[in-house]
Amino acid sequence: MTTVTIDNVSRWFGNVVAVNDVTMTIGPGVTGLLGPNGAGKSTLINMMGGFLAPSTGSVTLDGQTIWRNEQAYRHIGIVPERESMYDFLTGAEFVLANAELHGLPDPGAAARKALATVEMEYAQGRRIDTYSKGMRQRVKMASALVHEPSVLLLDEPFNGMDPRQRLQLMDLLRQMGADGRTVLFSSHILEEVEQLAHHIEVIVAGRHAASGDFRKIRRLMTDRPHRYLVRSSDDRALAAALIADGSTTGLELGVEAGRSALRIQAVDFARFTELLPRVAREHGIRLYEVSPSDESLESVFSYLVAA
Ligand SMILES: Nc1ncnc2c1ncn2[C@@H]1O[C@H](COP(=O)(O)OP(=O)(O)OP(=O)(O)O)[C@@H](O)[C@H]1O
Repeated sequence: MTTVTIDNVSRWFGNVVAVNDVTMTIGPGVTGLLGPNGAGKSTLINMMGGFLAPSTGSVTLDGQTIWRNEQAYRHIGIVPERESMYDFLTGAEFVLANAELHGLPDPGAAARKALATVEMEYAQGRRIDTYSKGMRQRVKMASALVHEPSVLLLDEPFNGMDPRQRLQLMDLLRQMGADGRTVLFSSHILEEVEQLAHHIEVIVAGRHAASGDFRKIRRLMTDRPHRYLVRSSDDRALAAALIADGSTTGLELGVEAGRSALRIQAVDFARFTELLPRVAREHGIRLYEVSPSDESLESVFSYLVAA
């Protein structure tokens, strides 16, 4: 069982709509769920993992409803974002407890295998409250893997990891994807998703914004209009020279923080970044400042939603 289908799903908490009419299908391989903080990623993952019921719509695994369906739970492993664990247990005890909860025939062997998979055997006898964040993450991962699920869901798994731990986890997830499992992880960092996911789903403000491979998503993000604030030795002359070129649409001369400035909207990002210094040079204009004025992640994502 490997395909999770989210069909017209919404989930609200009181009057907060966390997920708004989302439809997507997650199949074998590694998928990245990308979106800014508060976008609804955890809510979606929790619905896929059977922790939460959708308010409307359906979340299914190979056609079977996931919510309150033990049969489906046997095939799903979930690594939640939250940090609280049973800190008084050792890593080995924590993973074993989960193996027993699943009713596995040989919980001890399953726990040892899962701890070996995440390379935590060396610290399995220590209490969890002595672990670093990366070690806790790996023990959570072992506990999610103990019943060898075909679907693995991870909520912001790279948070707080050092670069080496990050690479290790990436290798492990890649391997699982290559073995034909369905691996879905959430992140708010495009580069992280790019390195790992063969497929990306973007969610913004509870809504499904885009879907595709990272080249497509990257292109959607860089092809949007970019806004810049420019200060130069002669803003008026610079504006006149730029108007002649089609890669800028909006040009506005004004005063910003008490000094004159030029606001520019560029439609062709690559062309504009090459054009601006060239035009300035050709007209003997000095550039004092070029700063993007809408580079926040939220604005990039909002653009995708509006597109
Ligand atoms: N149990 C809850 N009760 C009330 N509101 C909630 C609850 N869970 C989530 N929300 C709200 O739903 C929205 C989506 O939250 P969610 O945690 O799913 O987003 P996220 O993309 O995972 O963000 P983050 O990366 O910050 O965890 C937010 O506005 C959040 O405050």
